[in-house]
Amino acid sequence: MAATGSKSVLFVCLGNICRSPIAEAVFRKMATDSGVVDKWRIDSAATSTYEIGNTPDHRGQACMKRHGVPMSHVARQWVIDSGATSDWNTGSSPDTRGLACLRKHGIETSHRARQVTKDDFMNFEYILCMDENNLSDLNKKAKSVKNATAKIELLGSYDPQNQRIIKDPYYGSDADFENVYEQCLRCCKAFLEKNS
Ligand SMILES: N#Cc1ccccc1-c1cc(NCCCN2CCCCC2)c2ccccc2n1
Repeated sequence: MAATGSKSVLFVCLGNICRSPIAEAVFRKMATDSGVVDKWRIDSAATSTYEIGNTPDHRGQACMKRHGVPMSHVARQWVIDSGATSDWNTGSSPDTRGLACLRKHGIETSHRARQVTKDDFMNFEYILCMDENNLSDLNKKAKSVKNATAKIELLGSYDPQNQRIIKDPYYGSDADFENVYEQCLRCCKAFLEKNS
């Protein structure tokens, strides 16, 4: 049984290697610095199978390191229908470029593919995603989960600067990752304040 007053949030994006691990890391640091991290279950996942088992994008890792935010996550994807869907990376070894980057920064990472069952829609109070595609994918899939109770929202809906969409930086630059970080900072702060 979870402790009283316990809360839970799952951050979601397309591949779970760029935006959602950054949001998860930023929120976890904020909750830790506020002394409430023990009240929270915090996680992130993907709507797609693109990167299952891979470590966060090296540009995101570099961004987190610049800002002193610890980050360790292995990409995983929620599977709505029971049983595993075929996926691109199960059991595969990490991308050599990512591993080289992690080694350069002295970051150790253990690595294996993780998939989530439909429980996410029942076990997380909040599922916060990044853009309209994530939102429509999540809402569509939630319909196939009998007793889905999670509140599915855009993380950007908490932004005091009203930037509702946190754009996919996958084909972008370090500046785009910085922008993702700044947006996550503003939104996670507002989300934590609302839930404190
Ligand atoms: N898709 C798209 C897309 C569209 C616009 C902007 C970014 C992306 C984009 C593309 C990615 N991987 C390359 C394509 C993957 N393959 C697509 C066809 C099926 C087999 C897999 C990403 C990977 C991780 C995180 C975010 C990503 N985002």
